[in-house]
Amino acid sequence: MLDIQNLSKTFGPRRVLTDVTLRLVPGEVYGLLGPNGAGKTTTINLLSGLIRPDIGRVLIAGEAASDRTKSYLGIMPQQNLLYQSLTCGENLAFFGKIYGLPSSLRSQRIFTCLKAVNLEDRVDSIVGALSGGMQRRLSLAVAIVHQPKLVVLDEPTTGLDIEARYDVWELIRQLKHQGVTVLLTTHLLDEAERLCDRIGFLKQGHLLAQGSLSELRAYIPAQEVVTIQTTDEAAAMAKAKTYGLTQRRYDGQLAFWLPERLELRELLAKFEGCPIDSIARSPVTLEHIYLEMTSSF
Ligand SMILES: Nc1ncnc2c1ncn2[C@@H]1O[C@H](COP(=O)(O)OP(=O)(O)OP(=O)(O)O)[C@@H](O)[C@H]1O
Repeated sequence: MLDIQNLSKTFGPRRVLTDVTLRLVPGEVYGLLGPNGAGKTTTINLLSGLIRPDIGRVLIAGEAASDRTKSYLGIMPQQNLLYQSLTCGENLAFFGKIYGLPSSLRSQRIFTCLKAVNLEDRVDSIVGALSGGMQRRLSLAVAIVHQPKLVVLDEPTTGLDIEARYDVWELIRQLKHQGVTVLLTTHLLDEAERLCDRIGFLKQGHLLAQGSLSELRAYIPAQEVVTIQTTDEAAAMAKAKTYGLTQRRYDGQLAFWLPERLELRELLAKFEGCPIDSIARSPVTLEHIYLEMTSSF
């Protein structure tokens, strides 16, 4: 559905994307993750035709990006692009028209899309008078009003409260169910973990790795991560070193990778003699994998 081939982009002397290739199949939800400035929005701007690549190309539904392919594509940008002095209904009617939505379907689609983002009672509200979260949801309604085959969501739930976030997640699941392909960027790793079939990690313009969560777990050769609080970290680190455990810090806390699952007593035995205040075990999560990919330990 979306075929991004060898994209490279520079802005002046700064290279922001290098040889990025990714392919999304119909009905797939793909999460593009990476730190601030990694090149996620630039990738989106390239595939929407807002900017042109120096090298590489983008195919949407097998066609080179053109005015025609624009109607296949719905985009929710990071900054809402809404007409503040128009109503919600007028915004949707305007964008629907631009994207070729037949006038016979327009009022039905406006109602369906506003309902999908829980704004059905706001059809006549002026956008400038809506809360930030409501404007974010309207922006999502705009992205889907013309029933695109490919929806690109740039940080769709940033600024939303938890219930609104659940609603957006549910909407993304429905889009997938309808066979719509979704490319999303997010800094919320639990959002990516819950929604995405595959995830790609972008860092300094390079796509470092991509795959399903279970495929990405292979980057951390551990069954569990154990986090330890102790008044003598040096002693815990020394013990862990004797067992060959890989050491990390997550949110400042000392942690080790366990290559195999251990009984609690076996685990405690490894740190015998260390003044342990607490010990917590967790499976390998997307957060661990993300940090491994994007940080330099
Ligand atoms: N029009 C532009 N002119 C010059 N530099 C740009 C332009 N657009 C983006 N950049 C630079 O390209 C790099 C990638 O930016 P981009 O917005 O794609 O990152 P991002 O991964 O989306 O970041 P964030 O998570 O903060 O949204 C940054 O260094 C940014 O300053």
